[in-house]
Amino acid sequence: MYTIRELFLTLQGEGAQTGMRAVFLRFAGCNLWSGREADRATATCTFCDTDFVGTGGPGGGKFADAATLAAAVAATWGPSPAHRLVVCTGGEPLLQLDAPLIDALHAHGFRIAVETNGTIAAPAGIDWLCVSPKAGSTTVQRAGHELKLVFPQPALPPEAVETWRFDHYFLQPMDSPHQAANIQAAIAYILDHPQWRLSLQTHKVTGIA
Ligand SMILES: C[S@@+](CC[C@H](N)C(=O)[O-])C[C@H]1O[C@@H](n2cnc3c(N)ncnc32)[C@H](O)[C@@H]1O
Ligand SMILES: Nc1nc2[nH]cc(C(=O)O)c2c(=O)[nH]1
Ligand code: SF4
Ligand SMILES: [Mg+2]
Repeated sequence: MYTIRELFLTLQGEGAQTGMRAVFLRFAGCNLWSGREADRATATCTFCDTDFVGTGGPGGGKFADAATLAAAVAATWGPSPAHRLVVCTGGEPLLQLDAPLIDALHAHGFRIAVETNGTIAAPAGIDWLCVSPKAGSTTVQRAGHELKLVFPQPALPPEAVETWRFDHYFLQPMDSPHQAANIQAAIAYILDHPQWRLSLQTHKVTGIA
């Protein structure tokens, strides 16, 4: 059984795959926050921009098995067989994404991308792994395709993660009332540290989901 908050077609808004057509598979639930506003201040992850509670989003629901969920992902993509991309996110997708679902999505021709907080080791078979570490948590998954550090997190500066084994290193300015200052701080940091690239949340600029 998989518990899905929402399932929708959009463009990947963040990171190295920005702009690509993708089905977003948003799993319900997270291990770093309950998702309730009353708990936000005492959560491990306090800046989350996403509603991942329950199954009430577009395309959400409980899916009995991997084949049923993969068929729903394929139907959301549509009939075109080429360039199929699914982005598994949440909430924390690695609480639920398992080998049967990875195999079922591959069987439908999807390249599987994952957005994870890195506190759970990734299963085999993920085609694009994006790890976004959170201050106050223990990141066990320290290798992957892209590291996407929400910036700034004073207790988790880029220097603390810059030697982890990734192909791409992104700073993503924290969306908050201080967003404009966070963008300028990220730009200033990258001008001094060219290992890093800027990731803007382009879906928020364009107004798509
Ligand atoms: C909602 S999370 C879901 C996946 C996973 N739980 C994680 O944290 O990576 C998706 C992405 O949004 C980022 N994110 C969450 N809140 C943000 C915010 N306020 N500003 C910028 N990025 C944010 C996360 O760091 C992560 O890269
Ligand atoms: N368009 C779009 N791109 C995204 N990239 C990561 C997202 C996420 O919430 O994980 C996200 C999202 O919610 N929408
Ligand atoms: S770990 Fe990810 S989903 Fe969980 S609260 Fe933080 S940003 Fe949101
Ligand atoms: Mg989002």
